[in-house]
Amino acid sequence: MNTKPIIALDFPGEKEVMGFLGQFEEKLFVKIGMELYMQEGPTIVRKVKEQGHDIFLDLKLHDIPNTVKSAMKGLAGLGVDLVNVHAAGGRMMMEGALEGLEAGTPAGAKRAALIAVTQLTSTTEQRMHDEQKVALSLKESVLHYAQLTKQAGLHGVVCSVHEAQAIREACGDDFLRVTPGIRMLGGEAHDQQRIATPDGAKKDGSSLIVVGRAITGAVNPVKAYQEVCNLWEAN
Ligand SMILES: O=c1ccn([C@@H]2O[C@H](COP(=O)(O)O)[C@@H](O)[C@H]2O)c(=O)[nH]1
Repeated sequence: MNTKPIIALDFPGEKEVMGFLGQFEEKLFVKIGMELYMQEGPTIVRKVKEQGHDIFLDLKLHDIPNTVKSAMKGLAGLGVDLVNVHAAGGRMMMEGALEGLEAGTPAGAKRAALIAVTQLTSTTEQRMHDEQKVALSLKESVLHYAQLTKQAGLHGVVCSVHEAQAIREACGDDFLRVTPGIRMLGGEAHDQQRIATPDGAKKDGSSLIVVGRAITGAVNPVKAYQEVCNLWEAN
């Protein structure tokens, strides 16, 4: 898998996305999430793919197993590289997602890697206790979801950098640890709670980093991306 930093294309529509991508000369690894997909649908995925960029389709599916299986079967035809579900949907749901992905991938095409979200990087241990009524520590909860995800046969998880090393030790190096919540040193955290720098992420066991506002909100996004790459690749 491409290990370039994944840029979160959290934009309201195609015009903004194409304006952003047009500033770059190289092929990127980008993330299309809910904000963009809800506006532009599969068309934007195909258009970004046509430009030669790798794509993480971050729709975080979470529903009954049959619904997720059918939805994933439809998404499989888009030719993306990475897709996801919520681990909280359970083992049967994740197995259904994998079956749907396998069934929907056209013959001869490469199947996307499937990962599951553990605890969102905007969550704190206190909020998890108060709002989800989970009695475990946050790290234990993330590890539990990672192990459940592995048992379901998926390829890895979305977690924060803070849990990446423990997941690597428990689930193996091949099991992907995809980590959002990446900020440059001293950068604004916004709504993120479990954050780390790109070099910290590499040192602490991330397989892939997801970076949104630190790049998309920069005065010079190409320069900001290069700085993220330099830190990520330095270690
Ligand atoms: O736990 C999660 C899962 C997904 N995300 C997504 O990653 C990006 C992060 O954007 P920033 O601007 O760098 O904060 C965003 O698209 C989220 O939907 C996450 O942050 N945490």
